[in-house]
Amino acid sequence: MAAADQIPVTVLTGFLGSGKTTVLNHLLRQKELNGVVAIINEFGEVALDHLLVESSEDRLALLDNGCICCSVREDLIETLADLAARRAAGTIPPFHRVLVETTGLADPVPVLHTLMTAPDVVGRYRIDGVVATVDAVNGAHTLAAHDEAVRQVAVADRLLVTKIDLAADDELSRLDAQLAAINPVAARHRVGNGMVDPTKVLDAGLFDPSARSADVVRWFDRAAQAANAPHDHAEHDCHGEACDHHSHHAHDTDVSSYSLIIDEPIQRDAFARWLDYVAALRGEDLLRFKAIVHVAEQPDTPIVVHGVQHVFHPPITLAGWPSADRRSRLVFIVRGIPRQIVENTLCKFAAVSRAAIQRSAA
Ligand SMILES: Nc1nc2c(ncn2[C@@H]2O[C@H](COP(=O)(O)OP(=O)(O)OP(=O)(O)O)[C@@H](O)[C@H]2O)c(=O)[nH]1
Repeated sequence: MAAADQIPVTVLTGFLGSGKTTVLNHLLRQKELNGVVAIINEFGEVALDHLLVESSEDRLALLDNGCICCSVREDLIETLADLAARRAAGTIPPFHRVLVETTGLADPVPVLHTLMTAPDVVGRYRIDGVVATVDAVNGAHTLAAHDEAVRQVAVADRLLVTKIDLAADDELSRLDAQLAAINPVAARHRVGNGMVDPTKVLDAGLFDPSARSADVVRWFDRAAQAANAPHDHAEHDCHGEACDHHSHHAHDTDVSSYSLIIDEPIQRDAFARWLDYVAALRGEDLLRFKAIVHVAEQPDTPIVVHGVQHVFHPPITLAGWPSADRRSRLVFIVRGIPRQIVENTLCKFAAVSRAAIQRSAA
């Protein structure tokens, strides 16, 4: 099959909370993105992002079984194969591009390797390009602390420096230099609130790892070796709790993810007090926090709260509940913060009763 007949796949990557979903939301509203299907991979037991992406359901597919670079690779292959089959059979509206949003902790190399080699994918799809978001506020620190973030930047064709409204000019210049040192070939764009021109991120050309730095070529070689090695389930068990690999693409071993569901309304001020406490005490280790909250004072209009390390973004009030489930759902990706501490502090500062906290996803 000629490249022109293959469906382009754009991979949207970027560290936890760096603005991927915000960019995706903006892109899906642009006319250039009509006829695009988005595949969203979420890390954690309770998926929230797909509730917050404003798009019709037939344009979204969710991979919520773990992290895309590990256990969900098979899911990605199956989803892509299934989409292609349904497209050919005419059972879904025709689509001309797929956008894959990875988790913030994903190593993009095994994902790209899969897209380039999986028999059910090759021939039907081609990688068009890799877009990586980098948070202007947390980016420098994140790159210094997390190998995954460096890999995301290194393989990108386009780098989107996000949250430029929150960063000073000299901070942006320093980050630019840091990004150029890791990946001198990727075009860099500064983006506020996800508002990127689609032409800047789509049709980046065929992805070619050999055109990248020696590091990138080496990572791909390792991904190929790992893919050919006998499958070891123990090394690919990435289901929300500690994603603890000993393989070529080890995540931080002390990073874990958990979710709490709270089945009673929460007072707005008490919740804000709890957020302040957690951010002040453990902001550094709170890699990502997302929540949809049933606020006692406004039961019909939930708030959505995002935290990324020390930075808590202003809560967003939704016009209504995105589904029939009106319980608060809190998702944490943390380094070494036990769930028990979170529960205790919620009871103490946010006045949540212990009986209302449910530990596992419903
Ligand atoms: N001020 C400001 N906030 C932004 C901008 N872009 C994103 N945000 C906020 O940053 C937070 C995280 O953004 P997301 O788009 O959810 O980030 P993400 O990379 O999808 O997060 P994960 O999927 O959890 O890794 C949200 O509160 C966004 O509203 C921006 O340009 N400016």
